[in-house]
Amino acid sequence: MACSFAPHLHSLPWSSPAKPLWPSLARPNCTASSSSNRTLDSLSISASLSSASVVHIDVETMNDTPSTLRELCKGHMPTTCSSGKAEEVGFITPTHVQRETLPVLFSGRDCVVHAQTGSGKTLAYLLLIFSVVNPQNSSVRRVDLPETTHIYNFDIPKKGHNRRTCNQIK
Ligand SMILES: Nc1ncnc2c1ncn2[C@@H]1O[C@H](COP(=O)(O)OP(=O)(O)OP(=O)(O)O)[C@@H](O)[C@H]1O
Repeated sequence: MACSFAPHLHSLPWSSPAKPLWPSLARPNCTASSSSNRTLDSLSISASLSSASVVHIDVETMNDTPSTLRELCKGHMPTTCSSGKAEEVGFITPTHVQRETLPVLFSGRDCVVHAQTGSGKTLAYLLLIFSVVNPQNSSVRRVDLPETTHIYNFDIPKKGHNRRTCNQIK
């Protein structure tokens, strides 16, 4: 697949906000994009390491990308948020968008994904969120992932309550 950078997607203007809202996630930028008039399989990824330098990642060279979500997430998920939960609800094979973006996200780069509706962007960024939640310290008790909606329900209990994290994916 040829990798072509969407000309209208440039490096994010990191002048705003002045400080990252979530410092632990302050990372160089990455832009993944696909033209909306292409097919689901048509995705290009560009990562900009600073506002001045742009690195293009040719997805054709990513031949060793794991073929299952479980393999893709291996080593990145807390045990309480195992990819087995995702498999239980039928998320076994990653979509093309997930296959291309998750390695970039897990590598620590910010990522803007521009791809067709229904291509699996939401699960990609939710899996990244799950990967950075610390079940030992977090007060997040549960993250619900309704299968087809766009509602992400972070059920945050009062301090001292049950601290299990990401242990339910509905
Ligand atoms: N790996 C997967 N395997 C099976 N089904 C999946 C997978 N990833 C996502 N889905 C399902 O595909 C549908 C579309 O996914 P999702 O909502 O994540 O797409 P999206 O790109 O975020 O769409 P939109 O642009 O409309 O927000 C949902 O019903 C979701 O549950």
